[in-house]
Amino acid sequence: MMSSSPAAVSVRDLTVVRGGREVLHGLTFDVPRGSVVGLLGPSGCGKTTLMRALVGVQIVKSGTVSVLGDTAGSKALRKRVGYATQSPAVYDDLSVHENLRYFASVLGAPKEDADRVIEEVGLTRHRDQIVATLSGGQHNRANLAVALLGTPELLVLDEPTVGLDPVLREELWRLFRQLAERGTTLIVSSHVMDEAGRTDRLLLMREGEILADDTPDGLRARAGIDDLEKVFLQLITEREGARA
Ligand SMILES: Nc1ncnc2c1ncn2[C@@H]1O[C@H](COP(=O)(O)OP(=O)(O)OP(=O)(O)O)[C@@H](O)[C@H]1O
Repeated sequence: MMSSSPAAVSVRDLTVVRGGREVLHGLTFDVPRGSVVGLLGPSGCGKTTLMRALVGVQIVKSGTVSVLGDTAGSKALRKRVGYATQSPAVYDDLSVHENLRYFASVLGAPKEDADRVIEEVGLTRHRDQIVATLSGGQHNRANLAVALLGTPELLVLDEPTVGLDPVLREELWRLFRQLAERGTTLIVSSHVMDEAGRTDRLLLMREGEILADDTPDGLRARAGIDDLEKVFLQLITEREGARA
């Protein structure tokens, strides 16, 4: 296989066991470069576990995870992949700017990056505010800003819009789109279906399996339904029918 794979992410037969239980059951999929891919599914279906495998912090039982042409988690990928977890990385007792200056130096990103990412997430007005005094949504965005430092080629974002009002969600999705237009690949998890239509591709997950991997329009066409939430429910019913 060529090392410059056209896919940003290539996962083959990925199986993960956590706490003695298999939680990902042999997943196989590709993520095209420069696309925004939504990872959707109910709580506990394995979204976070899959993201952890993509950034190389999850022990995998079997299968391969290749990211930007390298094995997930390899040292060469450290600066090329940004990851924002659900629990904030930023320090409460530092200002937004101090946090980003600190993380920029840890990650070896240019100093000027701090102000760039603060602007990208719309926190310029709160630049010098102590993180502990930010609102939930602002806190969230400060955390997201850390993942944008160093301009990574792949961004893995675990529920970045949780707790945000519709206006802020709209702004963040616009930012994701801008980043993708510059060639960044984004994998964004969510459990709200109204965000699904904003992606280029969707990975619909349920109980450690991928129910569908398609464009939003492809999914709609296949099901003959416009509402993606209903498409998802239909896929679940079909899957259960096939099992029975
Ligand atoms: N440290 C752990 N030890 C044992 N089991 C775990 C551990 N972390 C997660 N699990 C289990 O793995 C499964 C997948 O969890 P995961 O966090 O990946 O789901 P998720 O889709 O991200 O959920 P949510 O949307 O609620 O964050 C769940 O059944 C969960 O209980």
